[in-house]
Amino acid sequence: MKAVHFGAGNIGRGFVGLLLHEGGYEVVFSDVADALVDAINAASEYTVREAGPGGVNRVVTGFRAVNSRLAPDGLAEEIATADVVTTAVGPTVLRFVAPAIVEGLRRRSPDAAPLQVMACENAIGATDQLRDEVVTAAGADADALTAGAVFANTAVDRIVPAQPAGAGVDVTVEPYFEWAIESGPFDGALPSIPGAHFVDDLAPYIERKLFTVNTGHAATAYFGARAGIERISDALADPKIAAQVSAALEETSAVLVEEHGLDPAELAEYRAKILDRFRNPELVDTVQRVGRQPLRKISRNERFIGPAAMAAERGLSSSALTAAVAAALEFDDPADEQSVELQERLRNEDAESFTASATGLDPEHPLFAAIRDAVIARQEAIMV
Ligand SMILES: NC(=O)C1=CN([C@@H]2O[C@H](COP(=O)(O)OP(=O)(O)OC[C@H]3O[C@@H](n4cnc5c(N)ncnc54)[C@H](O)[C@@H]3O)[C@@H](O)[C@H]2O)C=CC1
Ligand SMILES: O=P(O)(O)OC[C@H]1O[C@](O)(CO)[C@@H](O)[C@@H]1O
Repeated sequence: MKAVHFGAGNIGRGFVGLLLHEGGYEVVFSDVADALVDAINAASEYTVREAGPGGVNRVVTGFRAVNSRLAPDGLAEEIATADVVTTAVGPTVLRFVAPAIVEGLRRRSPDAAPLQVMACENAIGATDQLRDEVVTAAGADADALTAGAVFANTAVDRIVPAQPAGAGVDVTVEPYFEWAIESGPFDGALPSIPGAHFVDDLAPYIERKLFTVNTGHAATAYFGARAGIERISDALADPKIAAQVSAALEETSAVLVEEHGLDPAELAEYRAKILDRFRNPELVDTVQRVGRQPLRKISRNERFIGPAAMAAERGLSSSALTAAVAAALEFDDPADEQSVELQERLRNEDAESFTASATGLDPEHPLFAAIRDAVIARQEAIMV
């Protein structure tokens, strides 16, 4: 069995590649970073080190890498003969990997089993998004080519921070992981991924994960950055930040209870476990990494505006989530393109149009005024 995985970065090597290897797949990583591709090809094994309670070292073998920029033909051949294609490149990069999948499908034997495609990104419906990109890239051949593939949405959860210099292709991760995959598209022929669980309806899983783990993590990053703190674990050690993050997560839990009928007591346990994961002293993680790409994170269906809008529509509290968005508006990291763009736009756009375009909220939406007021406050602070 063979899997082609796009994005040999932190989650690619430290989670998706590891589980595919443990499931018995030969793993072909595809990446555009020349040095990373070369380093993977120079290694015969790499170690995933689980840092924290119960963590063990896991060794991955039976992999290689293809440079998708320099060797598109070789990549298409790999996809043509693969069983599984996964991605962990970031939601905004999916459109760049779609043409390679199309080319692989074109070369696939008509007798081959359908290619099983799963995008492992922090976004609701990431695989649907990838499928749309494949359809666009396939043009007139879309129906014929997508008939040779199945597309399943997934929710992936494991904290894999930036790796220390000199680590090579080894990866340090937290011990915890969760991978939920919608089962319907596979029609019974499930991929072999030990530890993954297959579910009929992914919506409660991805929303519970994105609106708890990712809301809480990003809120910690933005409140921490505002306080001048560098590490996530240090940010949560600040009682004021811990209270702000908890308040935001209580709001998202209230939405999840209403939306999906989840049990409030189980959600409280889930929240506590997640905050413990963020506190893991053995995992060095920074507010810069976790806060990266703030414009994506304050967009309409993402971890803040998504649940806050649902809360406001139901008459539930959204003030703690709005406070987190206010902190996100202050995220100013010269090394992060979206952070630079965010600060630039806050300087140059009026509050009303910035709020509408950045958050996708309609001015009539019950959340709109609160977010616009946070934007105004940030703009006034910038101008002082
Ligand atoms: N790091 C984490 O803890 C988690 C990350 N995720 C999601 O996984 C995705 C990747 O995140 P990370 O691994 O942290 O980022 P990363 O930056 O470590 O890895 C991304 C990799 O994708 C590669 N890449 C970029 N464009 C490409 C292309 N066109 N073709 C092939 N490869 C390409 C990059 O060179 C890089 O090696 C994101 O969507 C993130 O939200 C999800 C859960 C946890
Ligand atoms: O690109 P994003 O959305 O910041 O994704 C990375 C985030 O996902 C998480 O792994 C949670 O699953 C966090 O560690 C990390 O902050």
